[in-house]
Amino acid sequence: MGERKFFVGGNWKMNGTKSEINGIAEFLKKGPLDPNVEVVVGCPQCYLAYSRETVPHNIGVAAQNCYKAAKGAYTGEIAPGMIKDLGCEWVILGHSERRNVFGESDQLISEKIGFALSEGLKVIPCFGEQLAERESGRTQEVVFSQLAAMKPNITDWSRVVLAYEPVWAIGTGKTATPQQAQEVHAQLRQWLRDNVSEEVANSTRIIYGGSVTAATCKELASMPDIDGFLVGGASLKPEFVAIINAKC
Ligand SMILES: O=C[C@H](O)COP(=O)(O)O
Repeated sequence: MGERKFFVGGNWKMNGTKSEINGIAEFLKKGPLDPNVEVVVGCPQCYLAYSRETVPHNIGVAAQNCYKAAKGAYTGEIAPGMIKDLGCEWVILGHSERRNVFGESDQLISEKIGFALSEGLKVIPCFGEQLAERESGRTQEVVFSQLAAMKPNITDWSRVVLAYEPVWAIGTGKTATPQQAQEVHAQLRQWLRDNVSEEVANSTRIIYGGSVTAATCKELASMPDIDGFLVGGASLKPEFVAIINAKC
């Protein structure tokens, strides 16, 4: 259990200009950041190269999406190899906004995860239930089925960080309570134990996303199965440093 390094991702979504990225880089440089935490920022595609040059080198840079082919006639898409070519190592896939605004299916997301891994990227697959699913008691069924759809294409669990993001908590200011998040994280870890292996269950980071702030991060971080966060809005602000340092 002890070997899971705390992981904090910032997902800038469709936000940022060069000037704003300079500001984010400044507060990340100033820190100080807990050296025991792995930090990655997810940038708009057009700023991947600029972000890689600008944010400190001990911080990873992720794309927010990519396609499942190396090149070709896929207007508007980017390939994993292009992300690597810019010096970035990570990609966020299956974010709820990709699923719900852009209609990405479990199957497509699974194929993208498989291709990104095969091209050498590290992947942050996202998943989580909608409010109506939670209210009808279907949370576990939904997240297990989302994980099951990904599993056949996850060929290397050591390069995967799972992001559980209940859709009702994203951008709403309604953070899941530490108990609500812990309950699902423990179920997800048990699913890994039952369907992949004990080793993968013990070593895979499962991070929480959904309205994480400096005010809510410490209690969430104290939960045994919460191994970090995927932070949206607050990752654009200096309070992101406090979230990175949630375990201090
Ligand atoms: O990827 C991040 C999540 O969508 C959370 O966003 P949020 O922190 O703005 O709620």
